[in-house]
Amino acid sequence: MQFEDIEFKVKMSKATPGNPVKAVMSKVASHTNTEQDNYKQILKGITGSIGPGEILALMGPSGSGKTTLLRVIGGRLRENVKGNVTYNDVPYSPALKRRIGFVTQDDVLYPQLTVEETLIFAAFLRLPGSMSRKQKYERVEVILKELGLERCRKTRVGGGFISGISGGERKRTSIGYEILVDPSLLLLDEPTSGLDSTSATKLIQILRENAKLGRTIVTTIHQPSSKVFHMFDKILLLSEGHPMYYGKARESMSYFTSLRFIPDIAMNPAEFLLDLATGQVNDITAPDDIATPKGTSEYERAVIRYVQHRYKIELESKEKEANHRSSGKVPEHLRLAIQVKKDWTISWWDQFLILFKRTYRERWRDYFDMLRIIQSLGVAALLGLLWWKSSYATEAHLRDQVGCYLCKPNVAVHFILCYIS
Ligand SMILES: Nc1ncnc2c1ncn2[C@@H]1O[C@H](COP(=O)(O)OP(=O)(O)OP(=O)(O)O)[C@@H](O)[C@H]1O
Repeated sequence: MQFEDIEFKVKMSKATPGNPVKAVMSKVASHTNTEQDNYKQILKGITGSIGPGEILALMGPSGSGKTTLLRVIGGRLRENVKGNVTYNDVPYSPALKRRIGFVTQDDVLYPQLTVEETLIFAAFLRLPGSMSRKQKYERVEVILKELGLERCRKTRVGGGFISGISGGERKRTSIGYEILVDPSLLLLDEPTSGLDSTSATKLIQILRENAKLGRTIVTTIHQPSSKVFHMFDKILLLSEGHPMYYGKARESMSYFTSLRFIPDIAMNPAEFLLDLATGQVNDITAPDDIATPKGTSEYERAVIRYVQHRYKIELESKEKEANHRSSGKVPEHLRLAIQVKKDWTISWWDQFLILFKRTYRERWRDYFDMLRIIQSLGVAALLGLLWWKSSYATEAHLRDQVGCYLCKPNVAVHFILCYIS
């Protein structure tokens, strides 16, 4: 997969956020007057490539454009995008959608289903109708084994107030959901966020094993440990939407050393790269040819501009050349294979039945959750006690009874709404 000169901008609304009248007026104005349009450039010319069996890590400080680039690469962001993204020399088309797996930062798993059920329902929904039931179950078994999820297969996913699997197992379940359909390209947004270093290392190790099967993997990552950093084949370092380094992970330190950025203390390479991407070089000896004097407020920006500039001179042209040399050399059968639309469809009725069964199982467990039952019984007992042995003797007592009849449906509706929400 290659991407060249990727640029992306978003239209910024001039309306006050939260004011719908102004928002509509601004929208109408922007349709009639293009000068009203105000764009924010998010990605500013990014080039790279990644082959089968390799893992590319997108690194950079928060807001540098990692997720945006990942979405562009995955074909999820196409409007206002400039540049080329090609997969086996073929541009994005809807036929490619099923060959690209995307694991988002916030997963969409059902808390009441077990890990195994989650994957089984996904297998029946997403694998081709031509596969037998037995083959689908076997595929789930392979995924459970591959991702080390066998131990927790019968545990509920959980979430919110429902206890469930650990953060690492949750991430692996989300990955399993995607790799079930065997995508050629797997994209992951912050798969290690919220994980301790051991779980993060285990997860990247699993991805490493997965890449060895011939899959191409691109992942965004914030601050990997030194061990994890060395598991990546390539690194793309971003800062404010500009590339600062692109190349082999193991060569990144020597590249910056050649620019005369030398760490003063022993540093994790990922930490070193992030310090450069933010211009914070307190523990780094920087080259003398940065004109701005050290210690001034402008120095950090000068360091960032310097590294971006050096990238343009030293790396960008080489990468573009390499891309041009390799383009057009993809064997014909691979180019054709990627354009064949996989026929995965199961009938509308089958989809309905699987979704119905999944929702039923999810809701059933939710309704009969012990906490909810205890809550309902508690409220019922409390209401019962309030009107316990109340008499009908006088008009005031009767009004009290009417209050009881009004209160009960209100509470019932409240609980029904709670359940539905
Ligand atoms: N639709 C949008 N409208 C306005 N700004 C946007 C939009 N999408 C992204 N941005 C901005 O683009 C920048 C890059 O966002 P992106 O989510 O790609 O960053 P990131 O590097 O993934 O950050 P993080 O590590 O915090 O997830 C941010 O400053 C973000 O606010």
